[in-house]
Order: sequence, then structure tokens, then C-alpha cells
Amino acid sequence: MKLHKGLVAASVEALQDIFIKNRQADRVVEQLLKSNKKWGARDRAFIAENVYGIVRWWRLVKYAAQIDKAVESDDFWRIMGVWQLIRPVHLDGLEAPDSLPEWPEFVPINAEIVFERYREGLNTRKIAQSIPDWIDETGAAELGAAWDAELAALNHTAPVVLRVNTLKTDVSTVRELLGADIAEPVPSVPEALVLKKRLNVSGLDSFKSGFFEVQDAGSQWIAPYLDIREGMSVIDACAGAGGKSLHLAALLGNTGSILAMDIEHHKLQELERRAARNGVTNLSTMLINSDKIIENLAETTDRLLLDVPCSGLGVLRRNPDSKWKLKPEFLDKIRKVQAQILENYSKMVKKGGKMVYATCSILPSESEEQVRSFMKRHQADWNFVSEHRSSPARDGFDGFYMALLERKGA
Ligand SMILES: C[S@@+](CC[C@H](N)C(=O)[O-])C[C@H]1O[C@@H](n2cnc3c(N)ncnc32)[C@H](O)[C@@H]1O
Repeated sequence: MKLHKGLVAASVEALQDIFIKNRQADRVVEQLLKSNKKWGARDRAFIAENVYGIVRWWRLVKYAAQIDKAVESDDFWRIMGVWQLIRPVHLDGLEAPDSLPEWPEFVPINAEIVFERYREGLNTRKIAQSIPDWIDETGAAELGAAWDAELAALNHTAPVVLRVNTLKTDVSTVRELLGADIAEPVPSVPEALVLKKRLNVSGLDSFKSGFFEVQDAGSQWIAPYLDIREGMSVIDACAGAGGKSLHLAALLGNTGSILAMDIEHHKLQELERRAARNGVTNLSTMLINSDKIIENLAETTDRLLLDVPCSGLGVLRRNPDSKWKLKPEFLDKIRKVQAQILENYSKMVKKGGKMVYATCSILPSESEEQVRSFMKRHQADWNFVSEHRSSPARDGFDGFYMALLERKGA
């Protein structure tokens, strides 16, 4: 494939935004594509594939390029050139291109040395799988032998998965609208359709009409895990922009009530917009801006979802830049927040009611161990019912954890 210098330069700039200005990769790519409306589908695919590819394989490609810390624009051009050489071998197993274009920016690249370094890098897991030392060590310590496969699976490109909104339509109608060859059902996830071809789904009329939301298949296991029945009161206490609140509303068939809460106002505003599009009529939102808010809701709800803030180490397929931005101190801090949320928010459940504690982390220290430690303190008050995980390696889904607990004594 012939390289187009304008697209390469735009990708280089995007990488600088991500790694120097610390901006989020998906926002950077989205903004770049939006501000270049003349680019065709192939140009857009080039930008997305190269920027995400390099972010995902950042450590390996830097190793092959012999760059320790990318600082100057020259470093990013070199990384981009080296990626053009190794990408076909690394991702598709194809023959590498013979040479790069003779652009001045690529002059320092020696393909022979690049491939020597690339092959050498593949011998060390943290370089081969492009992961910071501390995450590799934490993953190995917590997951043991399972870490290898999970880490490799977390480096795959995630498919686009839709959750059909049963308040408005059904799976076969959406499948027909999108094309049966494009949208395929996912065994064991009844409302999910996985796209076999990249589509700009948010531009489709069926999306604007609220027929579906984009939501990973593993994430779609969480709302049903709460064991809800029509007419129940449900609190989604870490609702964010409401991926799971909307699913809960659909499972309730717009009966009962959902109270969606979060500490961030703008997320709840986005949730309200999405709820209107989805035809949800049983949901209200509440900002958590003091401890009193939670205290005042003591023993008021039949079901509680705690989809707590976490490291996001289960969703690296979708957010590969987060592995470079995550710090050990954040992980320590967020584990304390998770324990506090579980301790304080669980009081909102009525006696005889149920709650689900969920994370999008593959680390037991944020998931199973938090629940074990809660259960140790609250054996008199709570029963542990069950727990489940979606595994990138086993299921091909993002890595989610969910545990169902029941409050004793009705
Ligand atoms: C994993 S995200 C939620 C994702 C959301 N449930 C969904 O399905 O789209 C965790 C959320 O918890 C919120 N959060 C962080 N600290 C919180 C706290 N102390 N109480 C309630 N929510 C909190 C964050 O703002 C974030 O939106």
C-alpha cells in the first residue's frame, strides 16, 4: 500500500496529542476525523488503524525503533515509519514491505535493525504484549497462569457489539435493518448483535430512533444478573452515562422505578438524553453531592447495582491508551473507594433485597477480594449468592466481574 504523507502527518500529530498532551485516544481520533470531512472511508480507516495500533503496541514499536521516551516530533515520525514496517508482520503475518517512502523523516530508519529488534522484543512478555512493568507484575501476581492468555486477548481489537432496546423493537428487526450478514447474534447474550463490518452506527436512523445502544457483550450480562422483576424499585448508584441503567429500564419494561445516581453531573445529563432516545419512562437521576443523599435512602430499594469505578483493566481492548496512563497509586486509591462504596451504599437495599457489585477489571483485588472482604464484615446481614466473570480470553468479551448478594431478613 502506498503511504499518503498527509495521513501519516495527521497520525503523527494525533500520537503527540495522546502521549505528550495526555489526551484520550478516542477523543483525539474522533476530533481528527470530524475536522477532515473530505477524507474517504479508506483514509479514515488508515488513521484509526494506525493510531490505535501504535497506542496498543506502543512499547513494542518503541523497542523496535530504539526509542526510550518519545518527546520530539522526529521520534513520532520514526515510530510511525517503524510501525509501517512491522505492522503487516505483527498483525496479519504478511510479508513486510521492502522499503518505506524516501521521505526525510524516515531516513534514520534501518529496516534490518528494526526487524532484529522486533524479533528480540518478542522474547520478553512485557515488551511483546506492550504493557508497563507494573501492570504485568500485578496481573501475573493476581491471575497466575491465566494472565498470559488474558493479556494477549486484551490486545485484540474489540468488535462493535449492540444491545437491542426491547422497549422499542426486537433483535430480528434490528438484524434485518442492518443486514443479516453484518449483524450476527451472540450466543448466551440474548439482546446482543455483533457487527461483522465497521459501520458508523451513531449516524444510522435506527440508532437515532433508540433501537439499540453500543454495549459490549460482557457488559450485557450485568443488568440481568441483578435478578429484577417488573414493578421493582432499582438504584443504579454509579450510573455514569447509563449504559446499564438503560438496560435495567428495558428489563423492567418501563415498570417500577430506576434511580440513576453518580457524582458527575455531566454524565447524568448524558444519561437523560440517552433515556429519552430509548423511550425510557421509569427513570430519574440524582447527583450524589453529600453523604446525606445515601443516608436518606437507607433500606429503600429492592435492587441495587454498584458498577464501581475501577482500573478499567478489563476493557483495554477498547481503551488501549489507559494502560499507559494508569498509575499504581490510582489503583491503590480506587480500591479504597470501591470498599467505601460497597460499605456505605449497600445500606440502601431493603431487607430481603439484592445487590450486584460489578467492575470492568480483570484483577481479583478490585473484584472477588472486595466482595470477600465485605462478606467477612457482614455475614450477619448479607448472603453471598453467586459471582461470574466475562473473560477476554475465554469468551472474547471485555473483562467484567459481577457478584450477587442478598440482604438477610425480610
Ligand atoms: C464504571 S463507571 C459506570 C459505568 C456505567 N454504569 C455504565 O454502564 O455506563 C463508574 C462510575 O462511578 C462514578 N463514581 C465514582 N465515584 C463514585 C462515588 N463515590 N459514588 C457514585 N459514583 C461514583 C464515576 O463517575 C463513573 O461514572
